[in-house]
Amino acid sequence: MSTGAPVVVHRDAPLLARAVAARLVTRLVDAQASRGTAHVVLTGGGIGTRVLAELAASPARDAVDWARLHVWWGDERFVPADSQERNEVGARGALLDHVPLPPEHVHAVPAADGGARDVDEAAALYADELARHARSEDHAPVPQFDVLMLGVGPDAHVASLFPGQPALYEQERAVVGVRGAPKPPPLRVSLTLPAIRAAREVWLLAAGEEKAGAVGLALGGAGEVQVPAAGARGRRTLWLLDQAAAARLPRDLARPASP
Ligand SMILES: O=C1O[C@H](COP(=O)(O)O)[C@@H](O)[C@H](O)[C@H]1O
Repeated sequence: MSTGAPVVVHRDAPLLARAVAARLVTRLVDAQASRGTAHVVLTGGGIGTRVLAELAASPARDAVDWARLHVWWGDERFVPADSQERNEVGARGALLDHVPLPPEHVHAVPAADGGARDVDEAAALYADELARHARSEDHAPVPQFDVLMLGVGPDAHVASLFPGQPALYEQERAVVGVRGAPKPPPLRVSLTLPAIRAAREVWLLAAGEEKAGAVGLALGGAGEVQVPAAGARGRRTLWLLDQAAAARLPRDLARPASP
């Protein structure tokens, strides 16, 4: 049984990253044209950071009105603010420090040395910040995310929602503190599945053969507790893969990207 979400396959990771960057420009420009302000949720990880570097290098980046863009994260590692393990640090180096984003539009999750005593307090502060930008007509505790990008781990984790962990059962809160993540560092803050599902578009990004098993299970209809990527969807959901990550999909599921 498949999820029915469209799957687009690019030849390799560099082409995937370039294509996702181009797609992101289009979505942000469209969102700004129709709603004035756009909200994007970034992911950490290899392909997520590569997408941002491609965007920084592309002349198309000038089409985005950076002053009318808000940037959020799907998850963050609870480490000091300048740690290279922080998704924010990776995103700043790849893109955010190179574009004219108003600093107050960059909504980073509080760091371990930045005013939150522990992951639960960091999660609560981030949830407050999200709620401040929510629209009352949406009846959701988060802003209307135009695009929410998620990397997919080899174990099928998305954001910091790892297989079998209690965070996957959360139905009320938009953000949770995570302890004991199987991938270091163990302390993290993550959006929950209900918060992810409030997004207009969720893009699941995966490159490399080590992701093929997770992608095959998620798109094959596995349950979200054992395969968190299977539970990540938005009002529209799109899987964007390279050929290696798509290797275990049935042929009829994967649509090759047009050249
Ligand atoms: O720990 C994390 O891992 C995932 C996936 O990373 P990847 O390097 O295997 O692509 C990432 O999406 C998440 O944001 C991050 O905190």
